[in-house]
Amino acid sequence: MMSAVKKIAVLTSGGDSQGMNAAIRAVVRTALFNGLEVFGVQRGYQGLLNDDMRQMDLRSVGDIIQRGGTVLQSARCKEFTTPEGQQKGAEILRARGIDGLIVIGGDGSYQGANKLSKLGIKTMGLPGTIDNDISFTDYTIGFDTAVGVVVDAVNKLRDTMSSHERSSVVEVMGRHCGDIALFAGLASGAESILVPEVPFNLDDVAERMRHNFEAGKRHSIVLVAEGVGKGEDICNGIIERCPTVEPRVTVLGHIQRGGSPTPFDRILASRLGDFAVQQLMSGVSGKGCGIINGELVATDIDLVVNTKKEFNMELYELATRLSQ
Ligand SMILES: Nc1ncnc2c1ncn2[C@@H]1O[C@H](COP(=O)(O)OP(=O)(O)O)[C@@H](O)[C@H]1O
Ligand SMILES: O=P(O)(O)OC[C@H]1O[C@](O)(COP(=O)(O)O)[C@@H](O)[C@@H]1O
Ligand SMILES: [Mg+2]
Repeated sequence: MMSAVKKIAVLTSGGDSQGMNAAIRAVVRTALFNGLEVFGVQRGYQGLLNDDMRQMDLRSVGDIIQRGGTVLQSARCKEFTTPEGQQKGAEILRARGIDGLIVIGGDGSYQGANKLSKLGIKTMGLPGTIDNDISFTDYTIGFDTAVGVVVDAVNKLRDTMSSHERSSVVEVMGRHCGDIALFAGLASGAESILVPEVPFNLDDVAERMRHNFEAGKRHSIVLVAEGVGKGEDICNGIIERCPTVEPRVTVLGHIQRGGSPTPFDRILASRLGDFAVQQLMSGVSGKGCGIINGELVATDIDLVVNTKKEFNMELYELATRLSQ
């Protein structure tokens, strides 16, 4: 089969996520196996605007499937959010004869990919962010690993909180999306999960904690997605309402973005990276790639960036029921 693209490039952008390396590896190796030339752009859109890219070979992506971070580095680039910046990026790709670009990143990076696509660059998005905030995919690359980090931390907090009959307020990442808090909360048995998608009342949260201790629980865990505010403020609010539950706050921060990706993330990244290249080769572009019910899908990137990811209320209610 004739490929619709001959020379492609790949970049990682925005907050990094575990599994980006596995995705780069899959893109590079699938491209090479199919006789394409492939370039790695350093530092996301910033590197694109600096024309900072190198040709990749099979060994360029050796020994990285198990590593967190991204060998291509990542960046946030203000210039690229301007029409002039986007035009410049498209021209640099054209000048090099690159006829396809794969962007691995989150919702912001997808916005940039959409702009390039509208400028005529054959672009594909791969969902690489711990936030799980991209629509038309059940999971983003890195989310599973980040949830694992949070669950591991909550396990540890439980030990010490139980000994002292205290409660824990744990702030987790997720810019505007409560998925890390939701999934980690369900998996760790958190008593309250505070997310931007569901309104809550701090009086009820504090009352629930008080009741839990009265009912014989020895600890209480509140998971707070950063999108609802600072864990410290939530903790102070609980102390004002019910000091006897003795809350202590823990902010997990960038720990959540590090570490070796889980097998789930490595497999997801490998499948999606391969899929994106195959799609470009068969003439498809301007899509965001994802996985829905186990099936790989490519959805118009314009639709992806303009659709808010649906929050899973069923899981939220299940977590609430089971943690009583
Ligand atoms: N509306 C936009 N138009 C063009 N580029 C954008 C837009 N929003 C974000 N970007 C680019 O994508 C980069 C990464 O976005 P960001 O939101 O920080 O991370 P993520 O992609 O992980 O969500 C930004 O620094 C910027 O260069
Ligand atoms: O790396 P920074 O600049 O501290 O940003 C932190 C943000 O990055 C994330 O980890 C990923 O978000 P983005 O990919 O949208 O940048 C968020 O969960 C968090 O709010
Ligand atoms: Mg984002």
